[in-house]
Amino acid sequence: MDNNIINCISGILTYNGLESCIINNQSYENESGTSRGEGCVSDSFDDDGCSSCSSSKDASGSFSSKWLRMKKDEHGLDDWEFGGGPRHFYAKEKPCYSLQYSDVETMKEKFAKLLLGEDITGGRNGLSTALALSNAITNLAATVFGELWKLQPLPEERKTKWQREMDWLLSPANYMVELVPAKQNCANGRALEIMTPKTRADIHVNLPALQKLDSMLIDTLNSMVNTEFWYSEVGSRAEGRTKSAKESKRWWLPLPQVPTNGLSDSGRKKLLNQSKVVYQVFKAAKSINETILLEMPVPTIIKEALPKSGKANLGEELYKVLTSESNTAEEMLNSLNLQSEHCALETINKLEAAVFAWKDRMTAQGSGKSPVRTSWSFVKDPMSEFEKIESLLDRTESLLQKLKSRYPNLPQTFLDCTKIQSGKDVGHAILEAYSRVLGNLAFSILSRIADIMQEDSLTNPSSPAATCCFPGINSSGYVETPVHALHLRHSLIDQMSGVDLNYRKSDASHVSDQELSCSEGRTSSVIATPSRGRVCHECTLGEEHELPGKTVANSLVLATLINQSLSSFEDQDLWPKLPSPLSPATITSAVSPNMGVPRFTRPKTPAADSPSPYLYVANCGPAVGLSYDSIASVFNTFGEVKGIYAADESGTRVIVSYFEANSAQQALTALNGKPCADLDGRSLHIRYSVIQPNSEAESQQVNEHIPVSLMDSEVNIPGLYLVHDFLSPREEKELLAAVDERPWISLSKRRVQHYGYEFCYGTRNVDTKLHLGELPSFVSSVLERISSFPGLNSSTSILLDQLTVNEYPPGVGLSPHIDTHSAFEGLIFSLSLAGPCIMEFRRYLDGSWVPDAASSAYTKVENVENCSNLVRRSLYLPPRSILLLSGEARYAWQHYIPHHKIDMVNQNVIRRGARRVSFTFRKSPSSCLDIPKPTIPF
Ligand SMILES: O=C(O)CCC(=O)C(=O)O
Ligand SMILES: [Fe+2]
Repeated sequence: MDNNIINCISGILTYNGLESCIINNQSYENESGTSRGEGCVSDSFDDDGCSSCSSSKDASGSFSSKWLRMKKDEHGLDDWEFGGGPRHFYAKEKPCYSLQYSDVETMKEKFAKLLLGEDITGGRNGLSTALALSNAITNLAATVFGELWKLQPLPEERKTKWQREMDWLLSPANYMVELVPAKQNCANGRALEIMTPKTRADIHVNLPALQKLDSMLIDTLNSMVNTEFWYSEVGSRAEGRTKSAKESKRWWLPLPQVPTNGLSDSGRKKLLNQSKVVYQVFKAAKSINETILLEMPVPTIIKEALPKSGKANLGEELYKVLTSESNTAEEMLNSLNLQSEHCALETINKLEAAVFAWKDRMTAQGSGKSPVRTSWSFVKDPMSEFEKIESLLDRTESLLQKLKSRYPNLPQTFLDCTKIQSGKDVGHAILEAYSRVLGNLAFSILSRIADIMQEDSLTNPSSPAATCCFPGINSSGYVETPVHALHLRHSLIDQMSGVDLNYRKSDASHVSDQELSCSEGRTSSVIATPSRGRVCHECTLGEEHELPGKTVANSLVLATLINQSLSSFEDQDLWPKLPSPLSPATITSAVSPNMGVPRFTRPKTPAADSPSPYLYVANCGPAVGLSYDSIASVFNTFGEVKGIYAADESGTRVIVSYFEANSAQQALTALNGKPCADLDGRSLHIRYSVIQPNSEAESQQVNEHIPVSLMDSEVNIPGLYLVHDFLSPREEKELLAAVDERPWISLSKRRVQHYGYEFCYGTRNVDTKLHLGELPSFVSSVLERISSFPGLNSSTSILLDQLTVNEYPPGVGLSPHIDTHSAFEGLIFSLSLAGPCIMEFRRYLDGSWVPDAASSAYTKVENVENCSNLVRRSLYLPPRSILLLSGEARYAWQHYIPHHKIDMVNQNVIRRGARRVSFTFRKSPSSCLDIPKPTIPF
């Protein structure tokens, strides 16, 4: 019984939508007695033992029934307790078409079929409501717009069909609500907070927008009257230019014709203006579609079937392209050498699967469910692995973006197909299908405009369109047919059925749909349904390639149209409206010296995210084609932005700094992980950012443009000595093997081992009471060699009683510091093994180098750039070399290792090795003997 009620309510929601549509119409209301009665006795409802009539009268029924009653009562609105209840927010109160009795019959039939899930036997193979609605919208678009081979107003009848039936199909959205707390005044004068229904947010935001886009497209078609171009039914383009009409593969196409001298300037301008509007609609519809698809979950069965590793999803070749870091997205795309839209779609499928796998992994890591790695390894500590994935994600998304803009109207990707096929959310289904068909319709119109422009340029090679707007367009540009696109879809669905037997089972249930689409001959690009039922290659219309799918303008031609022709226009602020952008003064690029600009960094793990006014935004910046102005105007919609800074030199990451944390939070919630229409549809990856500790910030900052010395003499710092080849390669290998056998202590970015005395990073001191024992025997020969140097006596090595072994993964450095005076006296020796690094030194000219036992280990420096008396030096430390810091070098200069993966050494690019291991020998304060200063360099 309960199930019956539930089934019944879901049916009624839809049915009431229908009914209210009828009620809104005066002419229909006049005969409502009979017809509504007929509507109520729909067999399918009665079979469930629950008639829509009784439910709509049920006071405790759904919101829809309440709304229905409210609509019936002219004066009821003010008294209605749920003032913010569901409304016809999208439907025109009085539809601009009138309903005939036959319309009601059609409506009944459509809804019966819809509710039967297109299984007219009424058996168990019905589709979910969501998919049924999605298919119905797709089919309707196909019926109304067909292939849209001509730019001309839609016949009245088709226009009405579109408006009327879309109203029906959208009607369930009228009744979708979410409950939100709201204040209500009770009779006793007290205010109560109760949950009240409010239009579901995504519907509320997107549906009116889609309706606006819809009417813009219809208006554009309506405006195609008295045009300078016209169509001929035979292949005139072929005549005299390429092949004869008969020979032409496209001889059946209505071909655009333009006057002998081409279009007039005003005619061309008008067409370009129309294309500009349609392009905006295209972008907006696509963006809504992408946003909705992002909200839709990937079905579990697909999730499980996809390889868990990004690399496995990509395949070797694609992985290689993505990991060759020097490539831009454009170069990556070109190197893929894609021959067809089919290849492009396959590549997108792989990239999307990889993105899915990586994001899943990052989410799991963020929630602490599954660490990126289970066992620690030097190159892949959790942080560097995280960063690696993040950088791969950035690059993959850039490539995806490039691919999608080069092939703007590909069929759905594999993942999107699976989402639509298995989606249960009716709201998502409606929004996705509506935005998809509008996007496809806009694309078809753009294609037709491109056809005319092409004809114009062929007719009049000196036309501005030919010379500046459409270079490279020729009739050989027509290569792709929608039939191919349908094949692609088919093969995708086949792939999907490979992993989901349930889908295969439902094959039969699509037959009617397939028949419908074939019998109606709709193979147009407006059909972008993921339903296998839409695949028409089994139709009896002849050979697949000769199907009346005909041709659409090659995507490349269209991309040219969009990118070159339309780029000359300023983007109209059609959708959505934005507040005025920030003044340039608030925008700063950190690539240029940032005087006094705070340094921000990404938090170490997503789990460490805590709200702040600062956002770290990845996949965003000039290097991915987003200007600071456009970034500012988007972020400014969530609150006042204090500044926008480049997060690093990559040009693909920015820091957005708000005055208030609340604004940052809203921006993060609204923009993170979703394609942003106003930022070229890019998906931003946003985290809260933290102000970088000065020392770390400075170490990243001060590396630029300091010549790197190879010899200690060039560095010119008293007390600093560097000896190359202090060890042989064999000794180096043995030392590395020795430490690798011993346990490492993991710090956040590097690993360490301590011998002699433990060094405590918290206090930056050694615990002299905690003697770990003598230095290990594997360093005996090193100590011996140190003491044998001229100028040092044998006691030196004996007094060196503390050893710290540091292991740095690539890109990890060390913050500027002076080793704590009290902890380590005298000399510091640092041996470099395995990989090279740059060590930098800095000091203040006005400071004395004389050791000051009281000074702190870490000298804080504010505004390094402003400090004119700061001196910096840089020294290359090759593997097997040893560095001695003594005297001024030891006490007056901070030393640090920049966090670089690649260093420039005298115009040579030096890549840090897989790791650098350093052995730093010091003397602990437990020994009261001081080590004599060396008199000569050893
Ligand atoms: O890794 C190095 O070479 C330097 C290490 C260092 O400066 C230190 O541990 O204080
Ligand atoms: Fe140090």
